[in-house]
Amino acid sequence: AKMKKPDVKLVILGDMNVGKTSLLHRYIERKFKDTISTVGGAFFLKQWGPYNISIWDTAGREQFHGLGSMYCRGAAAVILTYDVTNWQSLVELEQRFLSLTDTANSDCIFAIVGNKADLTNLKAAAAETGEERESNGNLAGAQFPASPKMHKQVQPEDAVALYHRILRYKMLEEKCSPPAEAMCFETSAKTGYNVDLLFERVFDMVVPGILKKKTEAMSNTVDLEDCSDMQRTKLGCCG
Ligand SMILES: Nc1nc2c(ncn2[C@@H]2O[C@H](COP(=O)(O)OP(=O)(O)OP(=O)(O)O)[C@@H](O)[C@H]2O)c(=O)[nH]1
Ligand SMILES: [Mg+2]
Repeated sequence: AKMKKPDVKLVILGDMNVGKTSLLHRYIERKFKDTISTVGGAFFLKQWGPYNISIWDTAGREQFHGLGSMYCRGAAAVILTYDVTNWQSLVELEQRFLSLTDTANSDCIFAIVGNKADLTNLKAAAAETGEERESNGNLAGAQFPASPKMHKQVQPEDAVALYHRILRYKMLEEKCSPPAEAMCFETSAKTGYNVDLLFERVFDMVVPGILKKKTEAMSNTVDLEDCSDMQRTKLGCCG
C-alpha cells in the first residue's frame, strides 16, 4: 500500500514504564497486550476524517533521551504521560521531558496524562470490557486493589498545576490555550478508561491547525522563493 503523507504529527513523551506504548496499542488495536520497553521510537498513522495523523511513540529510557527533541520537531501536540502511582514520573515530565518540546510547533498543544488509573480508581478498573474480562478468566476482578486509593501518588490537581507551568514555560497565553480541565486526563491502557477520549480530543484540537497550514500554503509564494534559494546554494556547493 502506498504510504500516506501525514498532515500533522503528535508525540507521546514520558518516563519509561508509564505506559506510552500500551496507551497507543489500546487506542489503535483496541487491546492491552504485553509490551517490551521501546527502543528509539515508532510511529503509527491514524486516519481522522480526511486527515492523516502520525502518532510517535518514544522511548522513556534515559539512554534514548537525546532522540526526544528530534521526535518533537514540528509536532502539533505533545502527550506528556506519567504513572499515577509514581510521583517521580510526574516530576520527570517537567525536569527531563519538557525541554525536548522546544522543537515542537510554537502553537503546540499539550495534554497531560496520568496512566494506570485502574490501580487507584475503581471506575477506571471497572471500565474493562466484557470480552477482555472473559479472556482473562476473571483475573481483572482478582486484581482489584483492596483500597483503590492505596497507591495513588499523583492527584489530578498536581497535573493541572503542571499544565499551567507548561503554558508559562512555553509563553502560551492561558486565554488562547485549551483549558487545563480539557487537557489533563487519567487513563488506563489496561481497561481502556478515557483512552479514546484522550486521543480524540487531541485530534480535534489539532485539526484547526491543519486547515490553517493548508490555507497558508495555498496563498504563500515565499515558499517557492525559499526553495529556489536552496537549489542555488546546493548548486554552489557542488559546482
Ligand atoms: N495496571 C496497568 N499497567 C499498565 C498500564 N499501562 C501499561 N501498564 C504496564 O506498565 C508496563 C510498561 O508499559 P509500556 O507501555 O511498555 O511503557 P512505556 O511507557 O512504553 O515504556 P518505555 O517504552 O520503556 O518508555 C507494562 O508492564 C504494562 O503492562 C495501565 O493502564 N494499567
Ligand atoms: Mg514504550
